[in-house]
Amino acid sequence: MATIFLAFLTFHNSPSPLQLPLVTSWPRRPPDVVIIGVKKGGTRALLEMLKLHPRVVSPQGEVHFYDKYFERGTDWYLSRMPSASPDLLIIEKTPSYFVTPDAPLRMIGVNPDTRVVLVVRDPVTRLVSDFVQLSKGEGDFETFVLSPDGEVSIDSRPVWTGLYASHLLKWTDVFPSKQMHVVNGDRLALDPVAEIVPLQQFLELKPLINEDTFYFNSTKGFFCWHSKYDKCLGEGKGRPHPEVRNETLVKLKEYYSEPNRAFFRILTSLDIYKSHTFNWSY
Ligand SMILES: Nc1ncnc2c1ncn2[C@@H]1O[C@H](COP(=O)(O)OS(=O)(=O)O)[C@@H](OP(=O)(O)O)[C@H]1O
Repeated sequence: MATIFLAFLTFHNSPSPLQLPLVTSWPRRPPDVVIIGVKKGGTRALLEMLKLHPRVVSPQGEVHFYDKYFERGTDWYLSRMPSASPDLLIIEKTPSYFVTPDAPLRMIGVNPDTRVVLVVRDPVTRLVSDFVQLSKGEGDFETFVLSPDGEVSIDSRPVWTGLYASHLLKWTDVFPSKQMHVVNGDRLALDPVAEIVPLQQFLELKPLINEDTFYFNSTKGFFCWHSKYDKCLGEGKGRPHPEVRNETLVKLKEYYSEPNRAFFRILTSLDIYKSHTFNWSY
């Protein structure tokens, strides 16, 4: 209580030159919003864009509490959070939460009011992006995604990460749909405002991030933004994708076609995706 009062004083009274500023901090709390994935969906871009809003703060890096470090306990998790006044939104992003079956129940147990944001991308493009990151320029895509008999390798984690419907069901079983929001990662890359405006609405943030925020950087090949300084994401984002053999693409599109339809049916039935349809071929 005393901490809250001190923090209140600090926040509302700007110190006169003769007063020493009160050095205090807000009690740590779990994030208000978690970007749960999907890996390579555009999670970093989404978080960095949201952080342009004056009401958004985030912890350093990816915290990995609900997948890797859950046994470290809630106090450890809270210690990773920034000290933030209650009017700020703390947003954490760890893309592997989406595919961690225990994550939804763990998360709702820590903060039942968590708002969950999922950014998805065409699963075939996502898979190529995952390959580019994991292979570090070595090996070929076909060996990465196909088994020796030439079929799509269902045991491969990067392949099953793209089975969005089965992962999403674990979340919709636990979280009320009014606490969930889905972002189209393909569109986020091409037209960030189209995705950020409805997201700000979902998060009850004033629409301060808008078309004036972004500019297209043709060297980077992506939208960047004006903040204190011009900002683009680093080298790790937007790496060139390799040419994929047409027959492999056909196999992958076929493989994902029914799971994609199932995913879209869930979104429609729960009304958690407000934008127009995904432009994935299925
Ligand atoms: N504005 C902007 N700048 C750079 N990159 C952008 C942007 N918007 C979306 N993207 C896409 O984000 C993809 C990486 O996704 P993630 O950040 O989720 O990757 S990770 O899971 O955290 O490794 C990354 O995938 P790759 O292009 O395959 O690298 C980008 O396509």
